Amino acid sequence: MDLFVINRYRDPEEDVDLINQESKQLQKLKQKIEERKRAHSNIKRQDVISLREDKAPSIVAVSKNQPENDTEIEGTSNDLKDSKARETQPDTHQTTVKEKSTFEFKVLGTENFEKKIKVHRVLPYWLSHPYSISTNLQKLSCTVEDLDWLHDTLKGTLRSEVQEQVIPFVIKENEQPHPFWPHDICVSAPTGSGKTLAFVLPIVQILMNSIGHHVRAMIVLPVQELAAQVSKVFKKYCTNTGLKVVLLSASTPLRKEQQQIVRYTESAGWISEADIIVCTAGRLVEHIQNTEGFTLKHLKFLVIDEADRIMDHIQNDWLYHLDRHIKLENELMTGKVANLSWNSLSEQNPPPHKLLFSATLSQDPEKLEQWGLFQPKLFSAAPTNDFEDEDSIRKFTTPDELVEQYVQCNAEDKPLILYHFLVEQNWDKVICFTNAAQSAHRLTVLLNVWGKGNLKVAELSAALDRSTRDMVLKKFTQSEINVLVGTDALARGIDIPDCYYVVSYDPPRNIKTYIHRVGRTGRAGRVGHAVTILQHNQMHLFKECARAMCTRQLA
Ligand SMILES: Nc1ncnc2c1ncn2[C@@H]1O[C@H](COP(=O)(O)OP(=O)(O)OP(=O)(O)O)[C@@H](O)[C@H]1O
Repeated sequence: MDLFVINRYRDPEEDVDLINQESKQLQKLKQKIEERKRAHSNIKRQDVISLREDKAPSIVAVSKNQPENDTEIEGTSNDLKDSKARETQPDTHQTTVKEKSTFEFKVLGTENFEKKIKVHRVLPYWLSHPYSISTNLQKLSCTVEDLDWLHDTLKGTLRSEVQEQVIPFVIKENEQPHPFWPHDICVSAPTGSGKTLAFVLPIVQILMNSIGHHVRAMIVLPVQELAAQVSKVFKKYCTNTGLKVVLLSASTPLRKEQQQIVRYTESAGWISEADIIVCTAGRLVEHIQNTEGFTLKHLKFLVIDEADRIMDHIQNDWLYHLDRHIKLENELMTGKVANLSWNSLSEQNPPPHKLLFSATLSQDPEKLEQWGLFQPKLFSAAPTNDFEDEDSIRKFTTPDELVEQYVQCNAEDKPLILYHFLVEQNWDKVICFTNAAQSAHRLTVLLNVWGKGNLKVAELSAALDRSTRDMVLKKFTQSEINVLVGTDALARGIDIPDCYYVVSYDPPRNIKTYIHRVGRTGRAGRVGHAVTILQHNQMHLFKECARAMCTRQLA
C-alpha cells in the first residue's frame, strides 16, 4: 500500500490566498441566497395579487409565470429592483407576463385533451378461424374401422378427436408434390387428449415408406422426463417399421449419444444412425455444435411439444442455432443463398414441416411469430366464437370429464383438510402439488406420521435424482403408494396412468400451471377430480386466473 502514498508539499502563502478566496466566495454565495429569498417572497405576493384580480386565469398564464420568474431569480441585484418595481405596479407586470407567455408559446387545443382511440387488434385469419377440436374425450367418433388413411400397422383403439383431425391433415399436406411446402400447424388441445399420438402416427406412417441414413424427424421437448416418455411412444410404434428412434437428453453421456446417432463409413462418409430424434432443446444445441457428421439437412418434420414452455424457458438459444444450421446446410447444398423463385425452390430441400403442440399454446400472434411458421393452420379446442378479438387469445380448456372444485380455509387448516380427503373420504391415487420442494417434503413427512402406516405418501420433486423419481412413479402406478406430493416439476405432460385426484395444496401461480396440474387426471376420457385448497386472501387471484378458461364455472 505504501507504494501508492504520495506526499504533497505546498507553499504556506499559497494556502492563505486560498483561504481568502474561499471566504470571499462563501460571502458571495450567502448574499445570493439572501437575494433569492427576498425575490421569492416578492414573487409569491405578486402571484396572489394576480390571481385575485384575474378571477379566471388561463392555464397558460399561470403555468408560464413560473419559468419567467425563475429566470429572473437567477439574475443579479438589478432584478431585485425590478421586483420592487413590480410590487408597486402589479397590473403592468402581470399583463407583460401574460403577453410574453402567450406570445412565446403557442397553445394547441384547450385543457380538455382527448384520449387516443384504442386500436382494435385484428387476429390473422388462421388464428381467428381454427379447426375446432372437442374437449369431450369420451366421444368415440374415431374408430379403427373409419381410419382409411392410417396404415394397418399403426391402427389402435383410437378415439381421440385431436388425432382424428390432425393426423389426416399432416398426411395430406405431406402428399403434395415437390416443391410445394406443407402448411405448418399449431395444436392447442386439452391435457390427456392424445396429442402425442397425433404427431407420432403420421410421422411414422410417412417415414416408414422410405428408409435412408438421414435424420428426418426431430421432436423437441422441454425436459428429460417428457423426452423419455415421447421416445418410448415412438419406439413402440416404430417396432416393425425399420425406423430407428434415438433419445438425446442429458440423462446419457454426450459421447455415448454421439455413437448412437452418427457413423463414419469409407464409401459414404458420415451417415446418420437415427431416423427420428427425440431430444431436449439444450442437448440438441450441444450436438449441433459438437457432434461431427451430425446434420439436419434432410429434416422433414420438426415437432415442438409443450411449445409454450420451450419458448418461455429458451435453452441455449436452440431455435436460432437450429434455423442457422438448416439454412447453412441448404446453402451449402445448392451453393446459393435461399431466395423465392421456382428454380431455387426446386433445387432446395423444403424447410421442415413444423408442428407445435401444447394444452396451453399461446395464440398470441406476436409469440407465434418467433417460430417462423409457413402459412400455419390452428387446431384449437376453444370455442370458435371466442376468437373474435385479442381478449380471447389466451383462453385454454380442460377436458369435459374433469370435475374442478376449490375449498376455502385458513392456512393452519390446510393439512387437516387434505388429511380429511385422504382418510375420511378414502381418496386413493392422489397427486398433491405444492409450490416448493421443501413444502413437499414437510407435507410428506406430516401425512406419513398422521397416516400411521395406513397411508403411503411419497415425495416426488426435482430435488430427487432421476432413478428415484422413476421408482416412485412405478410404485404409484402399482398402487404401492397412495399419495404423491410434488412440485410443478411433474405438472407438465407426464402421463401417469390411473391418477384419480389432483389436489393443489398451494394455489397454482398462473393459469397455465393450473391447467397442467389438473391435467394429470381426467386423461383419455377417464373421469378425474381436481381440488384447489385456497386461503381466503387467495380467492380473488384464483378467480381472476380462472377467467382465462373457457370451461364451465368452478364448483
Ligand atoms: N386414441 C387413443 N385411444 C386411447 N387412449 C389414447 C389414445 N391416444 C392417447 N391415448 C392415451 O391417452 C393418454 C394421454 O395421451 P397424451 O400423453 O398424448 O396426452 P396429451 O394430450 O399429450 O396430454 P398433455 O397435454 O398432458 O401432455 C395416454 O396414456 C395415451 O396412451
